[in-house]
Amino acid sequence: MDQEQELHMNSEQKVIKFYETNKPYGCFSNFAKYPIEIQDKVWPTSEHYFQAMKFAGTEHEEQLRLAPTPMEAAKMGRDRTRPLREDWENVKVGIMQEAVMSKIEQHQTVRDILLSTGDCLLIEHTKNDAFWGDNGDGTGANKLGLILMQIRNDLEGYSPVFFLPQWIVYSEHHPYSMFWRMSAGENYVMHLAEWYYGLSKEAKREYDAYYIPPDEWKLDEE
Ligand SMILES: Nc1nc(O)c(N)c(N[C@@H]2O[C@H](COP(=O)(O)O)[C@@H](O)[C@H]2O)n1
Repeated sequence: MDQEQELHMNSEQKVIKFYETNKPYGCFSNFAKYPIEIQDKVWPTSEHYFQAMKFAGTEHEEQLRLAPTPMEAAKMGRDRTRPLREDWENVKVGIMQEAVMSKIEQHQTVRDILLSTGDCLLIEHTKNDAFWGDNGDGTGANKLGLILMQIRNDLEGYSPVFFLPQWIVYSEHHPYSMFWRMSAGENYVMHLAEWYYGLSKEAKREYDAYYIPPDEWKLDEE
């Protein structure tokens, strides 16, 4: 495989999909429990803030801020018996940017994890959302992923470097192959290790949980 083919393959596979908060990279979901402070108030999650802004300046705003869970805030925000502000369609992307930016600025852990994704495409992967997410099949607009990548690429310390695990990039080579002790294999693993050890503890944890090695790469536990 020449270098150009390899780069092309890597860029096709450098995708991180997130959705559930208890799964790898779940901190990128607005439902993840990272409180944010905006307008001198603490919002339990970025979802609480986003949903409450549908009713900014009314009694509903505070009711949503106090919702017991982000899911409950989302339900309340989508309840059309409440008076949705008239300009919502025009302002919603800006409000989402503000909410996500606040989470990234106020939580070093999330910032480190975001920075660790290098130039990966970030996708909110769900069939439940064709605007903020990918609609489950890639037809959605993935606006949340786009906002995250835009913020990431402007962050201080951003670098596009990201290494996929060696078993993905060189899947044709058996783990015990001589390939890993010479030339491209050795070189790749050396650079991957150098990059990986520079990541924060939390970023390593997300990477390890997302990229589970195939069985033949696991060490026997005897
Ligand atoms: N967990 C979850 N369930 C859904 O049904 C969803 N649509 C999403 N996506 C998130 O929902 C928020 C926006 O919702 P609305 O614009 O009020 O429909 C936003 O945080 C999406 O990332 N998540």
